[in-house]
Amino acid sequence: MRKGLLFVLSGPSGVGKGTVCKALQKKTTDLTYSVSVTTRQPRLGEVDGVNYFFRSREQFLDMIENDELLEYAEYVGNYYGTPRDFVEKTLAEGKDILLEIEVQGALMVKEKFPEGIFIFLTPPSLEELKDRIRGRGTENDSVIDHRMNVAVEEIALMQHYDYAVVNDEIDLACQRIESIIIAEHCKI
Ligand SMILES: Nc1nc2c(ncn2[C@@H]2O[C@H](COP(=O)(O)OP(=O)(O)O)[C@@H](O)[C@H]2O)c(=O)[nH]1
Ligand SMILES: Nc1ncnc2c1ncn2[C@@H]1O[C@H](COP(=O)(O)OP(=O)(O)O)[C@@H](O)[C@H]1O
Repeated sequence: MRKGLLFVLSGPSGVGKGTVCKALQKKTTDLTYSVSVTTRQPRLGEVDGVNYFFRSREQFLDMIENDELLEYAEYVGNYYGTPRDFVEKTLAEGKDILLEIEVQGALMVKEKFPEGIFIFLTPPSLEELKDRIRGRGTENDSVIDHRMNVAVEEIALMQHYDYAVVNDEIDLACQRIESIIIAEHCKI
């Protein structure tokens, strides 16, 4: 059986990765989403096992030690990582999987899965990005400033990706990603 395709979606905090993934999930049923492990606190409404697997730092370090993570990164004071087993099983079943992860982790995946398809979601502008993070109301000003500094560094690494998708409007961004998925399936 043909293996599934591995898609990696990255982009700065607040660009709309979560929003675009949710919209995409409603439209395409044949894409599986990886649920990451994190040491950050759950936000209001986030559910363990759905949005993330919320774990302690000790538990996370154990997972690294036991080689349970395909990749991981420390981002603004917390750890985030992708459970390896789920990704490998999904691909072996011939299903496509999408990882929504930050840039350091994405580059780690690229080393292990060079055949992966790497998509970078960009904001229309840095001002719009800051407005979106602020508008979401989930981070205080010092975290927002930290995330903006990280965003500038992340955008500089866009050259390592296969595709850049501007998230100006959610529907348009989704259409662009769907077109990439279709095109990748047509590759010889
Ligand atoms: N490397 C890596 N990054 C992740 C993973 N899961 C989430 N992230 C990224 O971690 C960053 C922070 O995520 P989060 O705290 O949920 O904030 P938000 O994405 O800005 O809403 C985002 O850039 C996510 O894409 C993962 O498993 N590995
Ligand atoms: N295309 C868009 N136009 C306007 N606002 C958007 C767009 N995409 C996302 N947003 C808003 O920006 C904020 C950050 O989006 P989110 O999906 O949480 O970003 P990320 O997961 O990349 O951190 C949310 O309030 C969301 O509603």
